[in-house]
Amino acid sequence: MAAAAAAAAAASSGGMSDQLFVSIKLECPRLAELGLVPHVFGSHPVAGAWDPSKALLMEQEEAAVWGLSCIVPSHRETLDFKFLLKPKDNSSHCIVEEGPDRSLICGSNEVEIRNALFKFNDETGVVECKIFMETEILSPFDLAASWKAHQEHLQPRVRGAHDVIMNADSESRAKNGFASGLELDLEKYVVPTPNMGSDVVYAANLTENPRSLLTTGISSNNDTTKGFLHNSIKGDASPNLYASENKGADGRHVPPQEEQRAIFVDRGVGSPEFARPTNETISMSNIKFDSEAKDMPAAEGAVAAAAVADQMYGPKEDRKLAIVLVGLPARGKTFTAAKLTRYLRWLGHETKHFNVGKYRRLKHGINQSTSLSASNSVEQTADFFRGDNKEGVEARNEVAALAMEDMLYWMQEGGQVGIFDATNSTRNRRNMLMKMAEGKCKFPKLIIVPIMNINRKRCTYKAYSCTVIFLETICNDQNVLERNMRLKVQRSPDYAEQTDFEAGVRDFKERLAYYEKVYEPVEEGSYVKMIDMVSGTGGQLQINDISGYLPGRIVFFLVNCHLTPRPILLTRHGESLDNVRGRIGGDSSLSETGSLYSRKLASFIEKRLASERTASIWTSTLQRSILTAQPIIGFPKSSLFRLEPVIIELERQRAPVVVISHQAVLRALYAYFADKPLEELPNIEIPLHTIIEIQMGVAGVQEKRYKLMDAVNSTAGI
Ligand SMILES: Nc1ncnc2c1ncn2[C@@H]1O[C@H](COP(=O)(O)OP(=O)(O)O)[C@@H](O)[C@H]1O
Ligand SMILES: O=P(O)(O)OC[C@H]1O[C@@](CO)(OP(=O)(O)O)[C@@H](O)[C@@H]1O
Repeated sequence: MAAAAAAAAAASSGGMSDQLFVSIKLECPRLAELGLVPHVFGSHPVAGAWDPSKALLMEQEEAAVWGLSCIVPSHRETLDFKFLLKPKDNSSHCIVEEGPDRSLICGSNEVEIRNALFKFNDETGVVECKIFMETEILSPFDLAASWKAHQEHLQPRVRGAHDVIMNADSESRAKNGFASGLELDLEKYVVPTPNMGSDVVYAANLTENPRSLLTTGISSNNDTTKGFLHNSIKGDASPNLYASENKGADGRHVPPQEEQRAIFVDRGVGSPEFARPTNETISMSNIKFDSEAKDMPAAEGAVAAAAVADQMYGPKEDRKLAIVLVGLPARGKTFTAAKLTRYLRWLGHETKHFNVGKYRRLKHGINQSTSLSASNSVEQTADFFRGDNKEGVEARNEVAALAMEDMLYWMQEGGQVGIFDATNSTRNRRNMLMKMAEGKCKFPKLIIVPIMNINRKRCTYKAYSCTVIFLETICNDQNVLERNMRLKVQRSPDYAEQTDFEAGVRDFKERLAYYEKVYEPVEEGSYVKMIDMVSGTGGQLQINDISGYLPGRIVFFLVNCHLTPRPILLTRHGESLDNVRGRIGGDSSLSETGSLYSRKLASFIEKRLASERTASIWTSTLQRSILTAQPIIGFPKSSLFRLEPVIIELERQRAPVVVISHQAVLRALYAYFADKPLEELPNIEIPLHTIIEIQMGVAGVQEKRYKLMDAVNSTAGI
């Protein structure tokens, strides 16, 4: 440990007695073949007091790597030790390494690192093992956190925490300030998040504002609904704010020139080869993403920058895509639609999410158990959704047609992918949508008369080709459904005024039962069925008549999505020597401040992920990221992926992931999670020495930030 960093660590512990954390790794591809397991034994009683039968077992971390970590108190002068090998099936026999004892001098991180040589008297000859050792002086605080994790998860051992404490008696623990009651206080590092909040927003609220209803002024007189919608317009990050749009001669919105063309960004992945399967069933287990692929180019920063530059190339194809969601309520349609929207936007495809519920709420008010006062509103208890409620069915078809009309018009203006989110649970409804998309639909009188203004009547649709794909979400898992229904009642504006939660749940269940009576699963056209994707049994994706580059990518994305909650931690590398010199790029190593950050990061990750069974650490191939990851122990590390597969892979992972990389790359990843438009990407600040925690789970995406160090320049370039 560099002197300044050691001093800083000592200062941070308030001068209390520090401990030496030692991590030992042994690498040898031959051991597994020979059926041998490495151990450590040494002078301290915990290490067997030179008794080979009491040697400490090293844990296998990878095929050819074994590890052991320990805490040595600073008052212990030296600790002598050696490696020995024992056959897997015969622990009484052992081969001790050649050469003198190894010494660990406490209070210093100077350790002799030489390869371990084991001599065999048979044809095996000499087996040589590489030894790696890392040491770190830990403050009592760090140790307390680690000890707590160790205590809570004693069997099995916590990965990332130390395996052995050389004098773990309660007296010395108390003396060093790590009583088991001490709380881990990561919260003290939390700083505000500039973009996403830590609360999840109900996904439907972030969908497109009902343009046709807002421009014609026809909506429910229900104040709550208006308030809700207008608030969401004000606070909506979406660029689709009609109030401030330019109007053409026909009164329609005239988009600025740039908006008229779809923006495509290819981040360097080739088009997946997608055959044209008919009624093909792909089970999740058959579709695999190769997480081991490591043949990625090194210039990941350039890839991210290129994502922005690519926008200048303009559209590569002019085919519009309408993704029409299908499914009973509470099947994750809005959730999936929002996620897909975010992904496609991130890829550079102009995408909008139209939620019919939002239209319905604006036109007819929110769900209430009492009659609404609005003249044109329909009471919306569960009864409103009955399949034989003619008035309800018409009202729902009407708002669905309006939303579809808005979506198609937006496509005509230049939009590329429209995601149409409603139950669309009957064939009749889907036929209506298909006809509209094909430009063949004669709008029912019902819609034209009260809604269309004079300008709209004059409007004609320009012909363009639009592919419709139905995306049906099916869920048969009663536990998942029960949770989903309760989430809906908690979050949906339909129940915002319902004070009795259980009454809300009953009403929603009744609504669902009405839908079930008339529900007709998709059997027509091009479709993707997501079946039980969140049930824990793996799920299935069924596809029919899907072809083309973008639909192929969508399928690939969907097959990798799941709802297992897990954090994704994004951080830049520690400050590099080039950062200090003000140089951008290069491959310099870390400054002293940067290596202090790397140790703090390791300690943070150890605490943050203490209860996780596993996690993975991803770094770039540049040494500043690899060095930043170096002090992190106990979790597998891998370097460099291309950016677009990283998103898919981040979605696919069920365990936590820590990404240590460069500003440009993190900007691009962060833009995905925060749903930031690509043009804002160069301005997203990813400060040094700060961890951005993205929490993925059943409710969506949340963000939390931790700043581990204060007194350093946090704006240095990549
Ligand atoms: N494929 C899926 N199957 C089942 N549940 C899902 C799926 N995807 C997401 N969910 C869960 O369903 C909850 C409710 O989803 P939501 O999108 O509001 O339902 P819907 O739009 O179908 O009424 C989400 O908060 C999420 O936790
Ligand atoms: O008209 P259909 O196709 O049923 O779909 C729209 C309806 O979907 C519903 C069904 O519950 O879901 P949501 O609001 O959750 O998006 C209603 O709000 C909305 O009116």
